[in-house]
Amino acid sequence: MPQSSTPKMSARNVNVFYGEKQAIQNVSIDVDTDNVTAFIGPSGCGKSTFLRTLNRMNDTVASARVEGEITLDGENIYSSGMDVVQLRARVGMVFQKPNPFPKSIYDNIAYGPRIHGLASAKADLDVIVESSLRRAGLWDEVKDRLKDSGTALSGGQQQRLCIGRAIAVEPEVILMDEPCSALDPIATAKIEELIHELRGRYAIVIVTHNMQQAARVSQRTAFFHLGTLVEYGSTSEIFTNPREDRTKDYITGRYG
Ligand SMILES: Nc1ncnc2c1ncn2[C@@H]1O[C@H](COP(=O)(O)OP(=O)(O)OP(=O)(O)O)[C@@H](O)[C@H]1O
Repeated sequence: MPQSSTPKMSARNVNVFYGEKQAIQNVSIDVDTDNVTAFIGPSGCGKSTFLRTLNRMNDTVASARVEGEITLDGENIYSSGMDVVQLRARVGMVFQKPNPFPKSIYDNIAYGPRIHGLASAKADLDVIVESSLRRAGLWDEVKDRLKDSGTALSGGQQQRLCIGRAIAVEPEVILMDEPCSALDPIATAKIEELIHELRGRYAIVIVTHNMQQAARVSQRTAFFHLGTLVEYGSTSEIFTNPREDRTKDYITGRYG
């Protein structure tokens, strides 16, 4: 496993069950802010399940049970004292299908900062809305139509709005679950460019089915197979010189 001096999040011996069925087996991994981490692997191998353990999204699935330890800055996120609403602001998530709120572009961004008490005065909110939309690479396209509905934007713009919405509550980690799978190649390229720009400020973890995308956007790649983490290393090594035969077979298209 690549060493990082300051892992933002660490998972140790994580198992996830849906009822009796085990979906993740004994996964340990560190992610940090300097590197984008890609999760790859065949359908059903547990990438999304594991991603969702990192901000306790699995809590919303009644049958799901998580064992092991996951820390954020050394603090166990599954401890009883953890405020899950706060955790999900610190570890934001962007989903496969863009899911803006049926509200204005402005309110999509302002909603989180309002409920988290990050701004009370309108002028402060305006600053957060502009800076979040700028960081999400959307400001120039929407600055004259902030009152329009977020759902009226194109798919790619909606996804950048969702990234801006995550950014607005000052996250430390952004989890992306196949964020480009519903987008055309141009919108995809914009999101990939954005990921490059956000690297270093946030720890970013992206699940992708697209190996070219993993190679383009990430510096670390984790290959999952049948619920296990087979190999985790620098993206260039995983794609050019994988240690495990299962990784080699997957990246050369032999299965998956
Ligand atoms: N809510 C759930 N209830 C029961 N089983 C589930 C649930 N969600 C996922 N699973 C099962 O857990 C396993 C891992 O699924 P998961 O969606 O994490 O895989 P994935 O690698 O992200 O797949 P894909 O690439 O197809 O999205 C699969 O066998 C799946 O059927």
